[in-house]
Amino acid sequence: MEHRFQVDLRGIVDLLSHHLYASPRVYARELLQNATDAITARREFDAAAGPGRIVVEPLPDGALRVHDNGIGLTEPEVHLFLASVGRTSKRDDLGFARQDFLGQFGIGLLSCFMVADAVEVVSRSAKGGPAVRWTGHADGRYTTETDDTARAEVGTTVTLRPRTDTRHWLVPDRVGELVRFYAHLLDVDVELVAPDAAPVRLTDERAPWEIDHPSPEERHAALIDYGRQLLGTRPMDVIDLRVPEAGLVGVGFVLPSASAVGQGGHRVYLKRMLLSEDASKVVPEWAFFIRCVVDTAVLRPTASREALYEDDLLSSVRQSLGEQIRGWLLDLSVNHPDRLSAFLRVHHLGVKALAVRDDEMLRLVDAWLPFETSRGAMPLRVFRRGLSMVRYVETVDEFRSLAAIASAAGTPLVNAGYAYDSEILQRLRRVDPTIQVRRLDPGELAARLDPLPPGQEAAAAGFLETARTVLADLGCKPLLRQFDPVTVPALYIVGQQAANQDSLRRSIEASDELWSDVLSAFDDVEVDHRPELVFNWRHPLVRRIAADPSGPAVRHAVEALYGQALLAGHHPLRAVDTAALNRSFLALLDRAFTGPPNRWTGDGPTEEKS
Ligand SMILES: Nc1ncnc2c1ncn2[C@@H]1O[C@H](COP(=O)(O)OP(=O)(O)OP(=O)(O)O)[C@@H](O)[C@H]1O
Repeated sequence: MEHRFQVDLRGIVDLLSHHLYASPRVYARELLQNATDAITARREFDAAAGPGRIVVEPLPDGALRVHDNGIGLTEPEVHLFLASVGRTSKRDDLGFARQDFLGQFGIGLLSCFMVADAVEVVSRSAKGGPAVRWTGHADGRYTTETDDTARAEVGTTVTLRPRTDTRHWLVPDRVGELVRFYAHLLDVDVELVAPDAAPVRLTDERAPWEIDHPSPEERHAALIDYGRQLLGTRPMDVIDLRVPEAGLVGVGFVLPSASAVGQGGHRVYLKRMLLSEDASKVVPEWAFFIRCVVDTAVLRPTASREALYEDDLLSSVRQSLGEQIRGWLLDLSVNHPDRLSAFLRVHHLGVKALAVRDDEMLRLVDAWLPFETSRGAMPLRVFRRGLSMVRYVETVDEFRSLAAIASAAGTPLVNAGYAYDSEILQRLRRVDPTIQVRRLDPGELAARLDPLPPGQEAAAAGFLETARTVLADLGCKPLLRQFDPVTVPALYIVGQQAANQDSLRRSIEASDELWSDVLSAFDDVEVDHRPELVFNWRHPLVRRIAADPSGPAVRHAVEALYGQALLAGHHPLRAVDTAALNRSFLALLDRAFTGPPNRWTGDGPTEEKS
């Protein structure tokens, strides 16, 4: 047997009026929308009808009336459309939403029950018949009566009587504010007629982007000013936006300060009625630095009318707006590189965050964003000219200690020590498949430094031997090379394998017996991966020390150079390192001041001469 669903009307009214919309304020939007649609319908029905007009009239007793001179409703239409939830006069015969109307779902009027227990509609139809009065209640009851004296002219008046807890929504100031908020762009006259106050027109003549100005410069200045009012701060630039297939026009403001990468914050009007001040997904994710203000005739609203419905059309609009914003960036890069630099200075972090995922942003970063390199600050595209391999280091400290040396050794370096840098470098092949990108292994750098000039190795052998003994206690081994800059006497290098071995050994020390046995199996004890202290033969001090390898101060000199190299490379100091540094520092000072002890302080410390 077939049955029909039973609908609890009170439940449905409650659900739609209290849970669909984010705030009771939308009642104003729904009333204005209905009045505007009625005016559109009247123009279609009777081309000779005069201009449309809506009057919003807060009454002294706290009620609110909204009058329009639209098409009105006949008595049968009142039953059909006002009394059936979900029934609308704004769809075509096939049930599709009609382009020329704002409404489409047949539920908007229910929003009035958020601020009123009863809604009264008095209407006279342009199609003829007597005036009719309909009164609906929040519990789902309604009454209808014809009353030809209720209204003389064609059109409709809706009256809301507030509950005690909702009176504040209907006071004149609030009403004026809400009407302007939602409807200031409507191309119908909307007037506020409040008790004891002169009527006020609430709609603007034109949208800011539609206003004619004597020159493009003045238009630009006016739009920037509009952006300042909206954003509360002066936008960096303004871009005209237009997508004819979606009947979309408007502007995009370039934010003047860095913002979190996000997709919201756009102001969207739908057929000139504000849909949302915080619409999302209007532009592609990478265009996070843009805030749009657009009016569209074709995009679909969700039923709450507070967001855009995600469909193919929205996605093609997004793409098209993305093209226009990209065009703006491209124009900056070609014609105004200084403005592009200013833009990147502000938004570099967000641009970099997206370059990790978006090839377009990656291209922009590659071409324009300056990176710190051993050749100076420059975009990667410039840096890699003539190189087949881009080498980078992953920390700022590593860059500071290695850049000059690597560069002198013919290995230019990029500092990828800041947020997103190494990810960007690893993705670089997406924009240039011919390039190799590799993280510099400092161990590999040591291999690229020049050996000593022929014949000098023997002269340095004694020194190397002493250094080997001293450094063995510190878990390090010496190497003698000649490299630039000559001002660096020694370089402490932890190769990738040394770093791996070091962290493995630390884990073994920290783990329990079972694990330490398992981990030990990985420890390649046979191969000596210890960090290296590379002495620079070009440095005069190194050569002077090496000239007398058996001299008493050589051990201290080696420890001191070791400590200095650790400090210069910002390497962490272990307790043994600090001890070596202190020991050598004091011993060398002691040697420098060789006079007799001060007679007032006794004998002083005994000089240790080793
Ligand atoms: N001021 C008015 N003048 C003439 N008809 C009206 C007026 N207000 C409402 N109506 C009629 O009542 C119907 C229902 O209105 P309601 O606001 O609930 O839904 P809608 O406007 O059709 O769609 P939506 O839910 O998208 O707003 C409308 O389709 C229209 O036929």
